Order: sequence, then C-alpha cells, then structure tokens
Amino acid sequence: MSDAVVAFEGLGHSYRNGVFVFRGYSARVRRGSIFAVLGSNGRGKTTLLKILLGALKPTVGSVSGDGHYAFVPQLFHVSFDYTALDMVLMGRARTVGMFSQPSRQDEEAAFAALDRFGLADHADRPYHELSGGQRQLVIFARALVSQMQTLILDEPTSALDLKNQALVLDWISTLSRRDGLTIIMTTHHPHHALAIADDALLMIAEEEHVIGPAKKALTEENLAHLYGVPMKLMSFQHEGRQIETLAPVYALSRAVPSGG
Ligand SMILES: Nc1ncnc2c1ncn2[C@@H]1O[C@H](COP(=O)(O)OP(=O)(O)OP(=O)(O)O)[C@@H](O)[C@H]1O
Repeated sequence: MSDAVVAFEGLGHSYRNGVFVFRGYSARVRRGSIFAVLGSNGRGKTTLLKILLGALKPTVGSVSGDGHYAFVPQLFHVSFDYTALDMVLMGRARTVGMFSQPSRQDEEAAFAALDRFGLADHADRPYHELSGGQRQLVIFARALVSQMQTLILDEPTSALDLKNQALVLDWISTLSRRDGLTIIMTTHHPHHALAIADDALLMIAEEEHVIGPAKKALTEENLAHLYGVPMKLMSFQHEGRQIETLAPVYALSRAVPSGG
C-alpha cells in the first residue's frame, strides 16, 4: 500500500442479486490526506464507508487498510441514558480497558473535546436530550479522543448550522494538516470538499466515477453531470487569501401572480 492508508480495487456491492449499487471503483487514500466522497442520494456513499470499515463484505473487488478507524455516523441513537460526557468517554475505550473506570486524564480529555465544540455546559446532560447538531458534535468529540489515526466521517456537516460547519471543517483540516491524521468523509456539499479535501471521489453512476486531486475532480462539468444542476466555480480574494468556491445555479419555476 506504500503511502496509502486505505486502498480499494475494482470494488463493487450488490444488496440484491445482480443489481449493483456501484462496481469497478478503485482509489487510494494517502496517509495524512483528506479524501472526500460525493454522490447523489442512494448512490452508495454509506455502503462504500461500511465496506471500508469492514462492516460489509464487498460483492466484488478488494480493500486493504489497517482497520483502525474512528467512525462518525450520520445519525447515532443510543438506548441508554448516557450523558454527553459518557458518550465522549466511550471513545477512550482503547485506553480505559474493558472493566476499568476512566482515569482523571480520560475525563479531562473528554471534557476538553466537548469544550472544543462549545459543549462544555452540556457535559452532564442526557445525550438523547441534545439537538441533532449537538449530538453530531458530541460524536465528533468522541472520535477526537479516540486517538485513532484515521477518521471516517459520514456527512459530518449535515446537521450543523453555518458556524458549526465552519468549526468542523476547520477541525478536520487541522487534524490532517497539523496532526497528520487521515480523513475519509462523505459530503453533499461540493464547496466543503473543495475547501478542505486533497482528493475527491465522485460516484456518478454504477460504474462511472471520477477520482483525483479535489481541484481537478470538482469541476463545473463533473458536478453538473453528477447532480444534474449547473454549478459555478468562483474565485476571489478575501482578507488576502485566494478563495475558490462552488455554488449551484437553481432553475426556479416562477409562479405568475394572479392578475399580474
Ligand atoms: N441494507 C440494505 N439492504 C438493501 N439495500 C440497501 C441497504 N442499504 C442501502 N441499500 C440501498 O443501496 C443504495 C445505496 O445506499 P447508501 O445508503 O449507500 O447511499 P448514499 O449514497 O449513502 O445515500 P444518501 O446520500 O441518501 O445518504 C440505495 O439504493 C439503498 O436503498
């Protein structure tokens, strides 16, 4: 695998005999990089993540990787009355051990992770009472304390407001650039991928996919082809930085006001 942390070759999955969600997909995720996966609803992004996590066996193709990943799912339900802090402490399972109590150091790390996401005041609240976005942030905090070198994030910004989207994007970027972690994330936001990803996989159709450096893969043409919505790439200066971003162009049906 050389510099690749995760690699797959000729990968495909079929839940029902003969009907493939996708097949023939190949890619390599480089150590320390951010790898974004884009595709329309039902294209197979979560299926791909489940295969990489080893939770699902691919129907065809092969996957390699060390299997030591922290996973942040889209929705996370728990049946027990855990507090937000308990949820984060579960991320320390590797250091706490099966039947021991978390150490003071574990608790401090968990509390600091909650604080990083602005949730220190919610540490003792029941997890299931938190809002969807707050729960998503708690699960990020849990991934943060796990000390895994690879994070797999399923739509990490889906439940978040703009401020918390920016916080999480910055967090992902810092973990990769400063701490050398490898991040694999799915997203429905091409501009998020363009802002932070090194490489992108565009799952376009059953066999059709684009893989490459984010700036080369996330073109107006490829994205319009993927989503069926025109996309505009914009480049401008902001506070001395050159910004490149993407915006969809919506075709709105205009209702004609009556009598007008
Ligand atoms: N356990 C399952 N059994 C049968 N079909 C499934 C199962 N899980 C997913 N599918 C089907 O596989 C396809 C891909 O689903 P998947 O959840 O991987 O897509 P996705 O790209 O993550 O979608 P979204 O963007 O809507 O979250 C869908 O057609 C879905 O209905």
